[in-house]
Amino acid sequence: MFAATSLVLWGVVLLLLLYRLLRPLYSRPGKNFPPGPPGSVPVLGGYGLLLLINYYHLHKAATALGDFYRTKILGLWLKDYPTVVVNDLAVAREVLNRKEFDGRPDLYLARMRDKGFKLRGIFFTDGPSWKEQRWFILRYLRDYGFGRRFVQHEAEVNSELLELVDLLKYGAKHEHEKAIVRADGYAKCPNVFFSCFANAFLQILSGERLCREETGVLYETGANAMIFQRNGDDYGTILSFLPWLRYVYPFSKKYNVIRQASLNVNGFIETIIEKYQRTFDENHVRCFLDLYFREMVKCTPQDPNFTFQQDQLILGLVDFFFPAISGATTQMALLMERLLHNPDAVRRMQREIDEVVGYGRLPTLDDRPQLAYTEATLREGMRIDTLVPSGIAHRVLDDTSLRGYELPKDTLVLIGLDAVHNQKEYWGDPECFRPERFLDANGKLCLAKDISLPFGAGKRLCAGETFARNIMFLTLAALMQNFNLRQLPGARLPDLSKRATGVIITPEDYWLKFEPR
Ligand code: HEM
Repeated sequence: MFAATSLVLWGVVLLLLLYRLLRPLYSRPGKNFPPGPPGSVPVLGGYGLLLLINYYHLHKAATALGDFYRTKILGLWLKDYPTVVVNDLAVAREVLNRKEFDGRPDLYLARMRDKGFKLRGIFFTDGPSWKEQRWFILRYLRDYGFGRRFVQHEAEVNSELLELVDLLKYGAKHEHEKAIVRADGYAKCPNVFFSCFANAFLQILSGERLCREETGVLYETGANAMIFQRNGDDYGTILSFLPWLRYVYPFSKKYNVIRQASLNVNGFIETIIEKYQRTFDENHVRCFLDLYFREMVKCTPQDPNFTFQQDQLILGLVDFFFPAISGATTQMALLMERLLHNPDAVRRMQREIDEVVGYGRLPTLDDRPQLAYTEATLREGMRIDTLVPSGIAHRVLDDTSLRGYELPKDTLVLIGLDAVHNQKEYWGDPECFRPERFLDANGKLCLAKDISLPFGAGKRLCAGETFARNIMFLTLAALMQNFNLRQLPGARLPDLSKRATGVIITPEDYWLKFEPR
């Protein structure tokens, strides 16, 4: 009798355990959550499913899953997070412009960027601290030329571009440049852009840039930033969902690589900060850094309400420096590959630049309205090679609804920027590289035709959009004015379908000759 009772009891316990294990398979987050796979797949949830569908390109896996469920608003669980992936342009615009979607999730990948594993900076924070830091940094960087026309900064960028042209035309002058431009003239991409783009930002930040002899550290820091970009993924990596895996090989290896690369990038920014902090004088403001130090003096370090603190400054600046050195440069490298496939676009840009600018000087932002085809080419490059394929994850701040679906507070929202840049309904022939799509009948740039969202939109709009667009335009125009693009002898055209997806889309490092015209 006793044995039978305990057997029944064990049976009940087993059933309860099975129920507990399998229940998530069928449960959905909320009554009317967007369509998607049935509940949480054990252990990793929808993240595991996405990995199974397309291990290397999670944004493509999400699009395939959306197609399977015939929805552009896909609902799934990423481990414990209810998650929505938006793959429609109109819905994406709506989400990005509604303030209930302005939060950021607390992902371990984001914490790994900070020495003390805290959420700091702009990218991965929300609430009052995010608002305050974003506002302060943008407001005061602006005074030194960030995000607007500023004669002094444009002159410095012009000198920086002349050095890039010199490096590409006449080769390495300094030892560290030999790893970037080989003796036979081939330049490593995206690395060849690191110094120029980083210096353009440093100039705004500190009023100084590194001279050519000193730029070795910029190439090294750029390479570290690329390690983070390539080893992370657009959903936060498996470490964000099972952080304890950092103790288990081979995840521990990935963890160490990402962590070290992040700390190296932070380390560079710390050296810049320390240099100015040593000689800080409250009564004599030299640059943006001094303005921030002044706020820090007013704060009590222990007071959690004051956010002008050292770790906040480091990560806040990394959030600007990091995309400048690794994001915008990668976009340039993607564009160069794209142009190898489209020599007509190169010829057309060259004709336009020859007519408008000639050869005596580099193109400037004043020339931009007349260089409509060059501008359109850059915009088309950003559409077809969407740098940040899933945007940066947002978080729902309060229970809300979206197009008839109910989304609970803390739902993660990913905007499928790559998917919306390839929606046939909007673009007709999204697979074609066609800069003309942004021009009117008179060949003028028609901004109304550019409905792409490479920088997102709304309150979380990329904080570096204008800076990025300006420096990329100037670099593209300078390169087209001075060079033709040549591949290594015997090399095939790059296979654009083989690009890797990390946090951003990256090409493999490749060698390209900028052959003087
Ligand atoms: C081609 C170059 C770039 C592209 C395509 C790009 C794209 C993006 C995207 C898609 C986001 C996320 C928007 C969202 O959350 O919905 C973002 C955020 C951000 N970007 Fe960029 N970006 C680029 C370059 C830059 C540069 C050069 C900087 C700074 C110098 C920068 C600074 C930032 C910052 C600080 C954020 C976080 C904004 C926030 O969360 O409030 N980006 N960017």
